[in-house]
Formats: sequence, C-alpha cells, structure tokens
Amino acid sequence: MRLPGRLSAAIEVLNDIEQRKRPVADALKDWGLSHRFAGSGDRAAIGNIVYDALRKKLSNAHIAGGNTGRHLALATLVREWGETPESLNAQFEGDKFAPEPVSEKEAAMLTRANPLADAPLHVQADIPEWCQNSFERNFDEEWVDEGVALASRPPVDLRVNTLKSNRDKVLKALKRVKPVATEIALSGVRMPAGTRDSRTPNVQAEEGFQKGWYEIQDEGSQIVSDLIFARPGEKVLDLCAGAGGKSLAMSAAMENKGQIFAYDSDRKRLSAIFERIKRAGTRNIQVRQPEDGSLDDLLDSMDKVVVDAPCTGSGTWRRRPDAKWRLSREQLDVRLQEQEEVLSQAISFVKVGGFLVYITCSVFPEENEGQIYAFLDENPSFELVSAGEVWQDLFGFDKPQPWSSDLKSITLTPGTTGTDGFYFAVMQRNA
Ligand SMILES: C[S@@+](CC[C@H](N)C(=O)[O-])C[C@H]1O[C@@H](n2cnc3c(N)ncnc32)[C@H](O)[C@@H]1O
Repeated sequence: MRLPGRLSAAIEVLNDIEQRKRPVADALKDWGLSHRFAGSGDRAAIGNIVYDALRKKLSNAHIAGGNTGRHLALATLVREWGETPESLNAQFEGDKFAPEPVSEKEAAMLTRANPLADAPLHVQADIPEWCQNSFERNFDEEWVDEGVALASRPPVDLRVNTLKSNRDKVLKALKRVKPVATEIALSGVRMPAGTRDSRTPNVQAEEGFQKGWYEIQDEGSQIVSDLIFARPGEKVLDLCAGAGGKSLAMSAAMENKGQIFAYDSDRKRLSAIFERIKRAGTRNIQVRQPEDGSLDDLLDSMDKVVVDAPCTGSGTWRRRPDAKWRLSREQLDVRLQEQEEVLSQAISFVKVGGFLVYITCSVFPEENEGQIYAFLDENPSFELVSAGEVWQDLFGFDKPQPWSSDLKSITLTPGTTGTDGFYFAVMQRNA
C-alpha cells in the first residue's frame, strides 16, 4: 500500500473509533484482521496516522475545520508529515485506494497561516476543556506547552536489567534500531520517536528480551523507581504492584538482596508478574495474592512501602491518546477516592523511621500534591521529605530538572524531563 491507501484506512479507523467509542488498539487490530493483505509496514503507518491524529485531536479539528476522521487525518499529514494539499492530490491520482481529492475549500483551511492563533487555549494545548484548570494550577504559564508536549510522539524506553546485563551490552545488542542511553534514568536505553511512517522497533522479539536483559519501561517510570532508593537488604512492600514494573526495577537496585513483597488488590493485574520475575532472574520478590490476612505479617515492619497508585494516567497521554478524550471528571473522582483508600491502607505497614512512597502517572495536582497534603494533615506521624537530595545523589546537578511545587515532591513531564508524566513523593514515619 502507498500513502493514499494508508490514509483511507486511517480515516476508516478514526471514524470507527469515534462512532463506536472504541479503544484505538482494538479498532486498529480489527482493521488489520479484516484486511489481511496489508503488510506490517502498512499497519505501522496506519497506526502512526491514527495515533498522531488523536494526540492532537482538538487542534487538528480546529485546523481542518471539522472533526471527522478525514479532517483529523488530513490535518495530521499536512501538519506533521510534511505533505501539502498538492502533494497529496498528486499521490491520490490514479491510486484506486485513495480517498477523495483534497478540495479547494479543505486546502484553504489546511494551509492558512497561524491556524491556531484564534483557537481557545485548551485546544492549543490539546487537552479536554475540563482539565484546563488542573493544568493551569500545576504548570502556571507553561501549561499550554506542557499540554503540547503531552501530545507528541513518545520514544520507546527500556530499563536494562542489571541483574543480567548492562547498558553497554544492550546498546550494542540493539545497535540496529539506534538506541541511545537515557539522559536521566541510570539504566535506561531509548529509541527516540520516529517521524511519519517509521516503525516502532519490536524489541520484545529480540533475543536479549527473552534472556531478561531488559524490560520495556518509560524513562519516567524508571526515574521514580530509582528515586525510591531501595537498597540491598531492605524490606519493601509494593502495595500496588500490578504487573510488577516498579518491583522488578527495585529488585535490580537491591541487587537481589533483601525482600520485596509484591501485592495488588486485583489478582488479574498481578498475573503477568510471575513470568517477568522468571525472565529477569529475580529472587527477592515474593508475590502476595489478595486474600484475607495475606499481608498481616508485614505490619509495622517495612523499610519502604510503595504506593504506585491507581490514577487517571494523564501523564501517559502520549501513549494512550484515546484515554485522554475518554477521561471524565467522574472517573477522576473515583481515582481520588481509591488513592485515599490505598494510602490509608499503606500506613500500617511502614515501620517507625521507614518511608511511604507515593507515585502516580498523572499530572493532575488533585491526584498528586492534593492527595499528599490531605494525607499529611490526617497523619501527623508522617513527614514529607525532599526527593531532591536523592535526585542529586543519583543523577547529579546537570540533568533536566523536574517540576516541584514544594521543592520536595516532584513531577516529571514530557516538557521538562522528556518522559511520561509522573508524580513522586516520599514521607517518613516519625512515630
Ligand atoms: C498504576 S497501577 C500499578 C502499576 C505497577 N506498579 C507497575 O509499575 O507496573 C495501580 C495498581 O493499583 C492497584 N490497586 C488499586 N487499589 C488498590 C488497593 N486498595 N490495594 C492494592 N492495590 C490496589 C490496581 O489494581 C492497579 O494494578
């Protein structure tokens, strides 16, 4: 397939997503199943148009003057893929899979100067209007830029598993896909985002992955895992372990010494952890299933309790742009309630002198500072400690700096640290 056919397919998928309110991955998969003639390069290119179009859905619609699949996809190709109405029409000619030619009216809309100058700010930032207030509060006058950064294509990041390999070895093994060392995270490797129809490297198909040399993990997630500062010999409870991303990173930081207890209230979410533990060669993670009393022996005894809290995931909108447009105020309220609950459960496991670590992959202050300050008000035996010292010890002074509203807890963002959005706070139990 050439670009015109890929464009037609992307338009079809975008319309399907909009009309049937479908997750983007499902819509793309279905398209692939019903068009088996399409090769993997075609699928990747169609996926790229669809994801690019959705990341900037509001601004694309503003530029193109409408929000159908065709509007969004044409705006994407002209704005980001370096095409023009003329270059598109020239390619459409004689291609039986091409969409309708770009009309004069469409061309005039797509090529006007400064097309976003008259757009509302949340449209320029490509965020839902109801989120504007949270962004403004979090990022002051830089909130539009942060929204724009959250609407860019993300890189693929890997965390090198230092229990089995090292960064140089992984860089060498993956040379073909041009990896670079991450700028901040200690054991990270990055494949920068490509342009146009470039394909995401399938790093899971590599021998190194099967051997447990690395895991796919965004650099932001690696940085917060580094900042937990889990040391060899410690006892750590990962209370919201899910598939184990943070547990596995901590296990390597602890050099397989000490004990991590990986728990999640959702048994299904834990299921992937077993295979990952095996592949990583990890021996210090004990999985605790959600059963009555399954954590009773851990009360008041943990050096660290990590709450990688359920959240809106607004920090990961680069990777899940459809989630950005689906998210509602009501869903945010549900997450806030869950965060409060899990924080109150976490308290009882922290030993006196131990630390409670709170992490989200959200950039909403309600889920972050708001949650932590309410917790500290209710729990005077906990004190917020600065993540800055550990940051400097681990990463030095010369790295991109994260946001911090209180100079203690930190927020990573695509705009500042070039990562997904994450919030990180550490509290010490004093009594
Ligand atoms: C952000 S995800 C965890 C991601 C995981 N730590 C990782 O790095 O891959 C949040 C997890 O919290 C779990 N969860 C929600 N409420 C919980 C609770 N009260 N106790 C324990 N886990 C909870 C969810 O099931 C979900 O798996």
